[in-house]
Amino acid sequence: MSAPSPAAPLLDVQDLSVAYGRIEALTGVSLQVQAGQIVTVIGPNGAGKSTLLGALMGVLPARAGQVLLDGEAVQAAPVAARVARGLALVPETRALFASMSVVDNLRLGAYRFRQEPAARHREALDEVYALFPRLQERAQQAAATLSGGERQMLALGRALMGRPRLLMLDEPSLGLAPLIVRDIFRILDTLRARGVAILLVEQNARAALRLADHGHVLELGRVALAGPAQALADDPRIVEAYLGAHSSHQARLAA
Ligand SMILES: Nc1ncnc2c1ncn2[C@@H]1O[C@H](COP(=O)(O)OP(=O)(O)OP(=O)(O)O)[C@@H](O)[C@H]1O
Repeated sequence: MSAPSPAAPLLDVQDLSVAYGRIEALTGVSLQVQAGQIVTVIGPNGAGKSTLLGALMGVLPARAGQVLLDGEAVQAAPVAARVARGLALVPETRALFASMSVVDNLRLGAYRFRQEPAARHREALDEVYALFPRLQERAQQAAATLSGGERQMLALGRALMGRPRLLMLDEPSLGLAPLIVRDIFRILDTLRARGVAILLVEQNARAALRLADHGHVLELGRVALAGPAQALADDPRIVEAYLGAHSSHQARLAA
């Protein structure tokens, strides 16, 4: 992994606005991710978190603003060009090929390296299996037969087969038991230590802020608060709205 450039962050989002027809889902969103950092975006349902990731990946057009990768504007670039520059997205739906085996789903993640020798593919697969031994045990099983936690591992493993520099995750904890969430977040920590930058969209604010270096609170398509993750976790407004046992969003989530 190359050293972080002091001049340009890996990802620099400047005043990004995205709309669905006349509905503006994101308004003037700015954030940065440096190499080797975990940055989280938390916020309630409908705040625009998935829209943000879709726009960064290039599946949704930006209405205004800039997306810079290593200082270079990519907001008009197609998805494939962003993938080639090291972006990967694990969508909320996981988007697995249900009838295909675990190992074939993983191989698809390395599609952009299809010209590389088989030995390199084996190496990449072994790296994923070392992180997720469960996937190796179930290599020949159809993805449809996996548990929710295993599906999330497979979605993450498939993204890693593309050797991303910036991994974007849309609510990886969704629907998973706390122990599985802990395992997944521990792996994100390991990936950061290996130099992979992560943009983590989460409704599980507590777990996300514990893991991340920086955080952004998205509300109604705007960044309402941003700062070091620890400072946000200690901010009474965040505690009240997102972290307290009886916080308004927690209460809404539990309803
Ligand atoms: N395809 C679409 N067409 C019209 N409006 C949309 C579309 N997708 C999302 N929206 C609207 O854009 C806003 C942001 O949605 P988005 O899915 O990005 O929020 P989110 O923070 O990811 O929510 P959640 O946590 O529920 O996934 C919402 O008001 C939503 O209704």
